[in-house]
Amino acid sequence: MVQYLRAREYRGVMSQETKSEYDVIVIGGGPVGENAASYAIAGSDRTAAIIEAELVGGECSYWACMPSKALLVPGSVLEQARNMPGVKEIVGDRELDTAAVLARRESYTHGLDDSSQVDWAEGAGIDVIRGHGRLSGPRTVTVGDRTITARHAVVLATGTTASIPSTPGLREALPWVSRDATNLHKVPERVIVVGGGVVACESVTWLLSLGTREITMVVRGKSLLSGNEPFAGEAVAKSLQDKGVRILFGASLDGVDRPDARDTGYGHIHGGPVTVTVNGESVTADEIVVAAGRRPASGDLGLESVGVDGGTSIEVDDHLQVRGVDGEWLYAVGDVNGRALLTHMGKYQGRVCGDVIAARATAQQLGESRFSASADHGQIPQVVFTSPEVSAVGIFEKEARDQGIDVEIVESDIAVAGSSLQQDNYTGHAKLVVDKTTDTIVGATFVGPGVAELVHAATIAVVGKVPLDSLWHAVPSYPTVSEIWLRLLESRR
Ligand SMILES: Cc1cc2nc3c(=O)[nH]c(=O)nc-3n(C[C@H](O)[C@H](O)[C@H](O)COP(=O)(O)OP(=O)(O)OC[C@H]3O[C@@H](n4cnc5c(N)ncnc54)[C@H](O)[C@@H]3O)c2cc1C
Ligand SMILES: NC(=O)c1ccc[n+]([C@@H]2O[C@H](COP(=O)([O-])OP(=O)(O)OC[C@H]3O[C@@H](n4cnc5c(N)ncnc54)[C@H](O)[C@@H]3O)[C@@H](O)[C@H]2O)c1
Repeated sequence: MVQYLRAREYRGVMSQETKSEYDVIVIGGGPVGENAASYAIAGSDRTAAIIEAELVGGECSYWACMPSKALLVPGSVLEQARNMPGVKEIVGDRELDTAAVLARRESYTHGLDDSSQVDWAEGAGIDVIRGHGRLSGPRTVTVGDRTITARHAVVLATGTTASIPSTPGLREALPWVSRDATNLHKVPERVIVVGGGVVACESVTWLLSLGTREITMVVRGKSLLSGNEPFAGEAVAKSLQDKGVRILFGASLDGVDRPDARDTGYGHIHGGPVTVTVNGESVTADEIVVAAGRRPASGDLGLESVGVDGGTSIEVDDHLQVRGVDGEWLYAVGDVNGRALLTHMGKYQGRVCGDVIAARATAQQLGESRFSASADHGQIPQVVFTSPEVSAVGIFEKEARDQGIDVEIVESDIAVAGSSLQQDNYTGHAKLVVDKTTDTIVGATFVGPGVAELVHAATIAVVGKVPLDSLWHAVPSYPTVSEIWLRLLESRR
């Protein structure tokens, strides 16, 4: 943390500029803000500034995607090795080298030093201004005692923060949130996890692989990963339960008690044992992880100065322009607009928004499809890096039926030469949701080891609206897991 603050102070002094006007001002220097700024000025003499309160690179680089995936991959490699004759005999029952895993995680988060990202921004012609940015009127932003105006656009890219439910005693217990779980320095022996969504399932996966012995998940709903096809959450729940995780479904957290709560810093255990009451039962652990969703960072952005309510997701149109603000100058991209809380989708919006700003700055028409974030509507891909992995794109069966689509379901277990070669005891399942009227795929879900790499083919089919008749000629290579595509198509002949 000291190193992180030193890096911030140092860069703060070095990158402060005295300009009072830019063509484009972006508040929030996460992956999405970076893309919006660079696309808005690329190949032009337009000027841009990113205002960043913490680290350039945002939640994704230091506290979310990168550290979490760096923690998850070693466990996945070990699991594959344990299912591979010739390798499993060497691995035996050895566990991960926790220190080496954490060191690799640190190499991805650069010890919370964002110098390389600042160098990238400056190299792209973007000034980095340190501090908390706020709108103070049309095209006007304040950072501390400095006021800056934007000739063309202000882009809000402030992301989200972890949401902590108001359960009695929970906030006082100083629970871990995703920032602690991804930046853990010590692996707690016993953990209670609140939530059954993506952060909860992925966190439990790496905690298990790093040696947490006792995990209790407190899940409000009846399933894990409830935003997916039901079979995905069922497969992940079974796998976690087989590894000893206790999952309390339909559970409500009634109270939390931690007499010795201490703020020891991100990723350190926050004091003594914590006891929760769930449906009348007491459970005690060394740490409690809250993974109960996110809140948009829009509450302290000065939105009221331009007539927009703060504190909620900022509503935008498909050009990423904020609804209800005149003059085509205010945009909101990434997590803060609530459209899709995913880095790749936010960066896509950043590209669209940057292109829109550039086009409007040069009086171009916005007729082309690249000026519209159409994929936000029912064409979003996501990979959940649990064991088994879950990858999906588009809409699910229930959603499709609710929308009145004439649905055909095509599904199959993943049992092809490529999957059996990948590891012994491979189990997986795939499901396509087909719109019978157009003979195109509107949704696809894959569950199993290594299915992350299957989803882009499905994304192309969904976005390209490729008829299944044409997909018959997209022949998967032998022997790969992609042969599941052939099985799926064969099953409807
Ligand atoms: C544990 C975890 C794992 C995840 N894993 C994945 C994954 O594997 N794949 C994936 O696609 N998505 C993942 N996500 C989601 C992903 O992190 C977000 O979708 C992504 O970070 C959104 O990018 P953003 O730029 O919109 O916001 P952020 O990354 O949150 O960046 C916003 C930036 O704005 C700054 N800021 C906020 N307010 C102000 C202000 N007023 N002034 C100045 N600066 C401000 C913040 O300091 C921050 O740097 C994960 C999320 C979590 C919590
Ligand atoms: N691999 C990835 O792509 C990845 C990884 C992590 C996070 N993310 C993104 O980050 C976002 C946030 O993830 P998340 O898991 O925090 O949110 P989520 O919305 O996926 O899950 C939140 C969970 O918390 C529960 N919950 C909400 N309020 C509660 C309350 N008051 N009490 C008890 N339980 C409560 C919900 O029922 C749900 O199970 C997601 O949209 C996800 O897409 C993506």
